[in-house]
Amino acid sequence: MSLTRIAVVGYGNIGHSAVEAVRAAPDMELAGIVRRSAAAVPSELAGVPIVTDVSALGKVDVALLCCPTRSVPDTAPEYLRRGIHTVDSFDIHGESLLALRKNLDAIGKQHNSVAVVSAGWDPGSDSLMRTLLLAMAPKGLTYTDFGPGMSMGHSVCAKSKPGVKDALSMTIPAGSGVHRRMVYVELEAGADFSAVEKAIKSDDYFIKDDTHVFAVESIDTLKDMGHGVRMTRKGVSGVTQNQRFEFRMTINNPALTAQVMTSCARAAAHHLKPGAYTVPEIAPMDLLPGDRDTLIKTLV
Ligand SMILES: NC(=O)C1=CN([C@@H]2O[C@H](COP(=O)(O)OP(=O)(O)OC[C@H]3O[C@@H](n4cnc5c(N)ncnc54)[C@H](OP(=O)(O)O)[C@@H]3O)[C@@H](O)[C@H]2O)C=CC1
Ligand SMILES: N[C@@H](CCCC(=O)C(=O)O)C(=O)O
Repeated sequence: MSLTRIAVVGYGNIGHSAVEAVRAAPDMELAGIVRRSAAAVPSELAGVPIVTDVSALGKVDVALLCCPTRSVPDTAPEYLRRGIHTVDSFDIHGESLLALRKNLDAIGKQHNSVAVVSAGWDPGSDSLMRTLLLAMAPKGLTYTDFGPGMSMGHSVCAKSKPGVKDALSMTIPAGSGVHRRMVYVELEAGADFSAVEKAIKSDDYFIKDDTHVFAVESIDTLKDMGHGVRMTRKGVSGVTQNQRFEFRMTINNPALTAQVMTSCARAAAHHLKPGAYTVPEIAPMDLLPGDRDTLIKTLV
């Protein structure tokens, strides 16, 4: 089978890790990087095509959209309309995610392409865990407790506010799915801290949580992209109560996000019919390379 050709769109934290994950995949090759500007070539990308329009990369099977979550709804259709499958890690849960899936589903079906939506770790692989736990104990409560760790989505959101040069949003678990947000901002010269604080606290990413914003000299001296989750469920299997489940992980956030996206690219390229899917809608073995019989023999 020929190698699946992947374009990485946006070269930030997730984009860096996506290049690494694609290079490590036995069945994929990196077609190139699509950036807002192709002027600067980072040394680790020497020899890799860097373009501002995907058409300059020749045949591309799947685009990994490593841009800010809020750019995904406008970026994905450009690719799907050209027949290029997309994988994103859009992380605004609930109605926004549902609306994105619905819109990309219609565009994908019209243009014979597949969109895998919200395919990071949360939403993404954690969503699959929550789905499995529900199947294992249909009645009960699941709590997803993040961190402590750096949320890329919240950091990108804080960084997008006028007057902010760089930002770090730490997620602190308060238990039972409740989180506190500790947000550190490096301000542009002359920026008004209280306007920045207000803009962050009133954003949908933060509005429901206990959020604290601090001005600091340097984000770089604080930054650690480690994160993690502890997911628990206590519920009922059949009529038997007090079934307890726990899933824990401690991870590098961009590396895991990019790996899940890369694995989902495989499902998009080889297994899914045109339309849009979230991770729990995909058969887990469609995420893996290799012969199906061997996978069944070793994993089932
Ligand atoms: N579902 C999940 O589990 C997770 C989801 N995410 C999502 O991934 C997204 C990206 O995170 P991360 O890589 O840390 O972000 P970065 O800011 O490091 O990188 C984003 C890149 O996108 C490109 N870009 C395109 N449009 C814009 C724009 N308007 N403003 C800024 N950059 C733009 C830039 O690349 P260039 O200059 O090359 O064009 C930029 O470097 C987050 O918004 C987050 O929501 C992250 C982690 C987990
Ligand atoms: N979407 C998150 C990953 C899940 C953790 C999370 O949602 C949080 O820390 O708030 C991120 O962007 O880092």
